Amino acid sequence: MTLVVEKLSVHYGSIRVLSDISFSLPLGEVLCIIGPNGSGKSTLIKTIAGIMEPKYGNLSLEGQNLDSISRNEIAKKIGYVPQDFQYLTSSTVLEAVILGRRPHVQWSLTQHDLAKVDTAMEMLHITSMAEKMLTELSGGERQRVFIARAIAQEPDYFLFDEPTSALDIKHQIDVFQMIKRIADSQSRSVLVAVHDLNFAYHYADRVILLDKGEIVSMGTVEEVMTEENIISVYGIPMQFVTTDAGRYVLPDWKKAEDRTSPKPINVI
Ligand SMILES: Nc1ncnc2c1ncn2[C@@H]1O[C@H](COP(=O)(O)OP(=O)(O)OP(=O)(O)O)[C@@H](O)[C@H]1O
Repeated sequence: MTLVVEKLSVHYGSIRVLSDISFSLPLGEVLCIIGPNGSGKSTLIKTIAGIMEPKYGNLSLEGQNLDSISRNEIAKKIGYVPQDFQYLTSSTVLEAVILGRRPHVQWSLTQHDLAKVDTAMEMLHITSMAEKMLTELSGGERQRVFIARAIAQEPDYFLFDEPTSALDIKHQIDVFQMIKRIADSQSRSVLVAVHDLNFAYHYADRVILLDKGEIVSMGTVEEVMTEENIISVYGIPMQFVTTDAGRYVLPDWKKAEDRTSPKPINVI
């Protein structure tokens, strides 16, 4: 079972923002998309989620073109968590997570559906917020609700667009551990856009490095996250540091500041 993206090009009006993107995502893999602001990470995820139409190219799931599969069938297979949640409906946390079960429900919710909802809420530590309105939550709490909704949906392929952007460090680690577990133990796949290079470094099976709408490099962490690639795409000197706790990629602050510091102004 594989999700296949072939020669995808996506435009906003006359401006091309993704060019000739091809890759496949087999089950059991965490594939991280990294790249600077505006490189096309969200556009790629939205296009696979069916929110944007590609101008050229093809998307297929298990050999079947996504265009030929009904929205409900796709929702059983692909779960999408967007980057921002400005369009909040007036629902409670529990109602929002229950919505994740919608593709599976024939007549009414079963005990099985409710158990899936409970488990998802426990995984994201939001059970105590069940009756709160979404509008009453902090940004990070809301982000956890939408991740729980995708977990309750039980798709084979998860599309996460910067799922930890509003989370504190504890919840960031919890979410990435959960992402890894989903792929390892449940044979599902996760395509996840991240800004924090260390999360990609520690949790990805493979990485796609995007720049200006094109794949600059794709492969294992070691193949893609080289000093040369990172510096050439982000334009910031980076260093790889090895400690007892692992290997980290960090900006070389001194060199980065020297590079960008304004010329001294002569005060008369
Ligand atoms: N609604 C829109 N209309 C026109 N251009 C857009 C629109 N949304 C995004 N773009 C452009 O498409 C390009 C890719 O944007 P996208 O949001 O996919 O990048 P990203 O890598 O996710 O960025 P970020 O890291 O800032 O979230 C950018 O140049 C952006 O300006």
